Amino acid sequence: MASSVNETSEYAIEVNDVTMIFNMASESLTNLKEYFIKLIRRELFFKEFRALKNISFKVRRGEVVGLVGTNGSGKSTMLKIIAGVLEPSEGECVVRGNIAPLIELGAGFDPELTARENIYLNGSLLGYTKEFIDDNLEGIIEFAELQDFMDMPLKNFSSGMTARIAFAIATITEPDILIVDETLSVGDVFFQEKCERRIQRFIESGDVTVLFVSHSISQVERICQRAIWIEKGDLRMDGPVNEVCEAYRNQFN
Ligand SMILES: Nc1ncnc2c1ncn2[C@@H]1O[C@H](COP(=O)(O)OP(=O)(O)OP(=O)(O)O)[C@@H](O)[C@H]1O
Repeated sequence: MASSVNETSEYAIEVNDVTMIFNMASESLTNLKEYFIKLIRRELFFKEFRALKNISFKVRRGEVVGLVGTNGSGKSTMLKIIAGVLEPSEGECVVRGNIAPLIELGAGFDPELTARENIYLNGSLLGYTKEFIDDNLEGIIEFAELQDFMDMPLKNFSSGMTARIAFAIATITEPDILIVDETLSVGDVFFQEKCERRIQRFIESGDVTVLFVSHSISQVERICQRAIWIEKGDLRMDGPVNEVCEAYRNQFN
């Protein structure tokens, strides 16, 4: 169960014994028709896949934590559970404060609407009022540096342009908890540096808790104080960023 509560506690996030089980079809089906026929004939079997296994950790308010792990190890699944996008199969996740989740590029956007309309749509999903977005629209557009593209449908945007809009909206105010997945990696190096500077500003304020996933270990070391290493669904290591990143690197040597 994922829950969001406002009571004061030194912890912004508590992950308690979380397990995530996905049901995967045991054979590959080529189309939806085949799927339904097998489903009706009761010939469809699923096997359980444990993407996360009994994970527990706590994150203090203002702490900056990096999640590392090889492809498919469960990092995004963990972030989605914390953001309340996925419900864990077992265990619970307690989150204190409002979350700005940057996890799935394009989630919360409608490709048929223009960029400007999407700013209002996505902003309302983040809990902003129309008046607030009116007042901050210029700031969002300016940060994204997409002044000339505001009336173009989002379906014509590149992934990097969409990432620019998504980051600009989510960080126009200081969130309590900022969750950043690999979404930023599609931005060009200049925009990535600009985002990193904004994240650094939040970190320096001391009030924002940041969870950060990146395959760039040097970026994790630069931004985070602590790192959590998840490997094939298991929590392998949790500690000071340099120690965890060194152990993570050493597994390949
Ligand atoms: N909706 C789903 N249904 C079935 N399996 C899923 C689903 N979502 C994720 N998985 C599986 O769970 C495992 C963990 O995926 P996840 O995306 O969390 O990994 P990750 O560590 O973020 O990987 P990467 O570094 O490649 O982004 C993978 O094996 C993936 O195939």
